[in-house]
Amino acid sequence: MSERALVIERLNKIFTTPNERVVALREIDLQVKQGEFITVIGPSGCGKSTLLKIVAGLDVEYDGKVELNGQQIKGPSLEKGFIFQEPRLFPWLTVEKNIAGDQSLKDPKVRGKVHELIRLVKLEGFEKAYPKELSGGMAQRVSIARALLRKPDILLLDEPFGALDAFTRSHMQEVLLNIWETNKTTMIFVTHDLDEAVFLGQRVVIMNPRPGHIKSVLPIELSFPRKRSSLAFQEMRRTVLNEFEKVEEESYTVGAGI
Ligand SMILES: Nc1ncnc2c1ncn2[C@@H]1O[C@H](COP(=O)(O)OP(=O)(O)OP(=O)(O)O)[C@@H](O)[C@H]1O
Repeated sequence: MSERALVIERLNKIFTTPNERVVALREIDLQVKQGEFITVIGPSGCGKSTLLKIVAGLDVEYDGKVELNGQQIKGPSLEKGFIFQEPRLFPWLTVEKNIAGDQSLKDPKVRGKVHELIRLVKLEGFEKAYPKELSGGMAQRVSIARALLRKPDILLLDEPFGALDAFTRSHMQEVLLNIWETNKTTMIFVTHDLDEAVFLGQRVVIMNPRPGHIKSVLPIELSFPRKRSSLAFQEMRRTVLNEFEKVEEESYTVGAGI
């Protein structure tokens, strides 16, 4: 974990619409090491999705340095996987074909890799199932496997478990940690859920809106596997919550024009 995979320096992003000019991100500085798991939380509108899209290369209209492995990000590429809140699968394709995408399952290498990923995301037996036969959590696991087939250096996840029930969500967190520990893929995970941020992240980035900026970056010095019921976890959660409440108070104050 010594190499810096992602270097963001003085990143600024402004949206200009006919009616207004929104400073979505102001002076963002962040460095993420190879293989690190970063979670990002913050109130609605603080620029979490905008930041993730810029790193993904889905939005290239920005100012500042955003480098992945020493290369300025200028567009999407196979090095960067993106997981949206909803799985976005092709309904007419089976699980294995959704994962394979434009790669042919007739190729034994592709087939082997797809089936390895199906095991990794715990979907054995569902290779030939169609998306409509899957639960929300299963469908999201298919989309994660699809992203992993391209062997991304970094996986960017925008509230991927936001639509799932609490039980499935907690299961998916375990599945994702298992993938991370197996593949050592760098992860940036955006969430609204403080518990999820502390459970998954090695560092939690707390953002503040108007304009969107990084308020603090807190290291989560808890070894894996983590236990929510442990005293250490509860204490860490409280520390992050205290910081987060300051952000919420500030954003309320700014929002209310006080
Ligand atoms: N295409 C756009 N045009 C104009 N303004 C935009 C656009 N996309 C985002 N914004 C504005 O940029 C700011 C940051 O939005 P963003 O979606 O990144 O926030 P977020 O933290 O991901 O919010 P949420 O948690 O609600 O998803 C907001 O003020 C939003 O209104």
